[in-house]
Amino acid sequence: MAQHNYYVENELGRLRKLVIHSPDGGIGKIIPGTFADNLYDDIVHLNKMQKEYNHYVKLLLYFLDKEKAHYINQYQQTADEEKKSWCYIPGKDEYFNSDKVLDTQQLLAEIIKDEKVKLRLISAICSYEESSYAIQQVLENINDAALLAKIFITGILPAEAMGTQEDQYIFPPIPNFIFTRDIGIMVKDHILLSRMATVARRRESLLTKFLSLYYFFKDEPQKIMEIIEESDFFLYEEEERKHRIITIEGGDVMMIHPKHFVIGCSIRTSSSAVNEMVHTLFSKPELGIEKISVVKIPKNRAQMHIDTIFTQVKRNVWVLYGRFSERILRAEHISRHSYVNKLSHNPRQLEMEQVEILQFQKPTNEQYIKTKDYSIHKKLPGIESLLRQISVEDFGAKPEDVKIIYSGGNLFPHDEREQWTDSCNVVALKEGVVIGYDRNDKTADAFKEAGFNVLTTKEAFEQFENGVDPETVENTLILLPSAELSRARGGSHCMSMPLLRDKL
Ligand SMILES: NC(=[NH2+])NCCC[C@H](N)C(=O)O
Repeated sequence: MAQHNYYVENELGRLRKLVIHSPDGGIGKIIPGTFADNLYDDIVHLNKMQKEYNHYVKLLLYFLDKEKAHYINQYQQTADEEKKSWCYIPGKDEYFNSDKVLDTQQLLAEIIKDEKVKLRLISAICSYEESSYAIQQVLENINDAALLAKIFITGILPAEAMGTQEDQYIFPPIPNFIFTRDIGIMVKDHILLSRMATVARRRESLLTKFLSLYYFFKDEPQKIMEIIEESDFFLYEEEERKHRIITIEGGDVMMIHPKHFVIGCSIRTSSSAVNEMVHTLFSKPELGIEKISVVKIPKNRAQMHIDTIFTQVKRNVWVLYGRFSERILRAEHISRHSYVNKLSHNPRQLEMEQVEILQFQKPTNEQYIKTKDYSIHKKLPGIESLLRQISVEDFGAKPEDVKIIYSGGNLFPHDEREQWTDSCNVVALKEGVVIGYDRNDKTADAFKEAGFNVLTTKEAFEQFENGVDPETVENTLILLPSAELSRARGGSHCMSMPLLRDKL
């Protein structure tokens, strides 16, 4: 069988290729008055954030492209102090430039070397951002692809490159582009494009569409799946449109098992979108998806996608935010909040009631021809039941071996505090080796209790530099420095869009 360039059918197989995006200058332009518009909750120190992110990049390189990690080490030994970080900056000659760890900025620069694509992308962005014709012309006259790619992302015409007195701001920043998980989802050898819920992220969707069309799937555009509203959508009244709108963000979509797909219905991924995804995925027999679980969560900022509530660590191990779990219903847990829980308006209880899990089984052809719908479904009692079912039924684990590690050890208030800083949002480099944030102490303790080693990136790098082969690392949580990174409200799962993973 031909080797796939891009293929993902689980969340755990050895990670071989992914898309990332290093924090860019746009993040440094957010002011408190625009927090809500930009989906940020704080002012982030950009320089420190980039340093933290570089740990992430280097760790990825050790696992995916070791030679490039060695290149970084060598480069930094000889580089002048102010140039030390240049090997991490896309567009610089010193950039590590890997074909396994791919930055969106580097890929954009690649596709716009084709003049036709460049002009198309400029006019698409300029019309979306309602720029003047003059700005469009300025962009058309820029021949440095790396510079232009950077401008598309940051929205800044840099003074030194443009020969002007000051930087000129031409588009708003897209400071959430570092969360590449959300921009699109590999479904085996297809890609499902996101349709971002908020204005702050729509340019990301546009850029991703171009990357899919002109880079990843330029020879097989039929593998790009796009789900949009019905053609008469705009004829409906506003209220009605709210029900029919299609929004999809990758943090809500998990290709968990070759036959089983999990979709979150959240503040970002609309119920119409979920509905359409179920139809689209079941109607493509080549995808081989037989079961789709829909996890409906409350529409909260704190848990904007399902991957802020749970992610998979091993076939039989998960990390989960306990407040949305079935356990919260257990008497001993509730007794901790005995006073408030007796009140019917207790917000925790309300939230719990909003968690709903429906599971759809692909109907046989005859069933479908008869009913034309996928309503043959069952309801699961809660998230733990779903995770256990996946471990046992899909992956063949023994029920007694399934382990759920809880955010903050499931102890209030650590559970909530650490969920906010993405304790449940880990990405697997391979089965059992996941990346977390160093500030989530109690969650790290819970991993230890579950039998995992816990290492900081610094410790991991020391080991790798002393000859330990990353290939031999097993059952380990590797912690990134995260004081600034976590303020953007996404963890390593959000910061990765896997393109190629091994089958399990
Ligand atoms: N997959 C995720 N959980 N992504 C997190 C995205 C965080 C980002 N600030 C936003 O609100 O959009």
